[in-house]
Amino acid sequence: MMARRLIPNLGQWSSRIFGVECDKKSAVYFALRVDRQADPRGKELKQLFGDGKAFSFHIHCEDRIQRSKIYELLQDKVSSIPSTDCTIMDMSSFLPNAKQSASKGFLLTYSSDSPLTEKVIEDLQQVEAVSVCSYFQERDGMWWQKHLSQKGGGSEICPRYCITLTEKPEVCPTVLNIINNDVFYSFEEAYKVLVECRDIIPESQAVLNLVDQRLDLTERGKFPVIVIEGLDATGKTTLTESLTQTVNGVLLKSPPESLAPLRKRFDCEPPLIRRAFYALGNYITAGQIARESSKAPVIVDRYWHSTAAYAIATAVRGGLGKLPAGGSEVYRWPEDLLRPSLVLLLTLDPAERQSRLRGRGLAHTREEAELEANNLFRQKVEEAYRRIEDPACVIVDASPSPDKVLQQVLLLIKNKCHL
Ligand SMILES: Nc1ncnc2c1ncn2[C@@H]1O[C@H](COP(=O)(O)OP(=O)(O)O)[C@@H](O)[C@H]1O
Ligand SMILES: Nc1ccn([C@H]2C[C@H](O)[C@@H](COP(=O)(O)OP(=O)(O)O)O2)c(=O)n1
Repeated sequence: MMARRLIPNLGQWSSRIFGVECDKKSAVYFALRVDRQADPRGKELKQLFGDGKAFSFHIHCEDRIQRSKIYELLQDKVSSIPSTDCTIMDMSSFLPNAKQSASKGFLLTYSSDSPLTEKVIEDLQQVEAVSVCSYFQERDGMWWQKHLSQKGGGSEICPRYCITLTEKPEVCPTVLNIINNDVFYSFEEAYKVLVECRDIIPESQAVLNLVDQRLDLTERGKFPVIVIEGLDATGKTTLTESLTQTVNGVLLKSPPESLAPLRKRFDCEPPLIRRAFYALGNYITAGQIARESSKAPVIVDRYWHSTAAYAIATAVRGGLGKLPAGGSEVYRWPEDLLRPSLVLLLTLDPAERQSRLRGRGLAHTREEAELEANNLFRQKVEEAYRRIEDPACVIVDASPSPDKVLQQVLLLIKNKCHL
């Protein structure tokens, strides 16, 4: 069995790893973003763990549906502590280079007395599937980790382990976390998630029934298939409607109408379940695209680019720099999903988009509301859109008038699809 690692959410992979070999079967590792030769006794670990107390929490649970639910509980618990009382960082536990092994967690540090923080740490030690570890520095400068167990109600201290510098894994853990947790690269992987959560979410069966009836086609017909992507209020609805009329085409969207009544239900689930729902929506739409594109041009309002870009931007905390680098396997198109002829990304100046949002005055999804509050998130979604490959999207300036945008898009379609 390979070693289990616990590290902060890193994004682009340029860090050093510190770790502890607990025993032959398991180990916990930490990574730090440092440029020079790292010294386990040096400042780097001090930076990570701080001057006060440091604890990590991660989930050890085989069932990934349970794991995603427990992660939400863990997240709620740690975020209930005021930010003035402690510092919280993302950490992931994973088996080096093993794709399904990643599990998200947190590192919590605090220096002055905080009864609230201590209460949360104590409570989390009682949660069976949560592993709690604490970290401390000895007089010789070395850092140690100890596991706190829940046995007997109190905190029994397991043997302690020294933290040392270790090799970096081949695959960036953020990427490991995203694959098949946030973004699915085959029908089967997304389907399995909904099968696994039938017991806790009965509506999953309705989705599976609809998906079972889908047309399993990956080849498009002889007419072009144009996907229109972009953030909310960039003008997708306006453009897709006028474009469909102009080219005498068929308008489709993802998720398809058949999933609309179920969408709200899945929007409040953890990413694993929610993203699997949207992934399956793309496969239903793909069947419709295949059928319709044998008869007329097809215009699609959102498709796989949206599913992947929002999922990646949510999964990666922090700034743009934390996104997996361009060319990473997280941006690859699923082999078994019908490819469109052209994907156009409508882009808009943030101020203009705000003004269109206000003008429209419609309710937004939770995520769209987050986009308003979080400029960084908006940038990450757009950047993820731009990094998706094969097909990559063509950027369209959506700021001119609706008619000018339409003319610009018609020209692009004429050049790229010979329509
Ligand atoms: N090119 C444009 N110029 C100015 N306003 C636009 C343009 N395209 C759309 N709008 C307006 O912006 C708002 C959002 O457009 P909409 O097509 O609903 O975007 P989306 O489908 O991407 O959310 C609507 O009120 C729409 O009338
Ligand atoms: N094909 C799709 C379409 C939407 N999504 C997700 C991504 C975001 O969380 C929301 C955005 O959808 P929303 O309905 O707000 O977008 P529009 O109103 O169509 O602009 O849905 C997806 O994952 N895959």
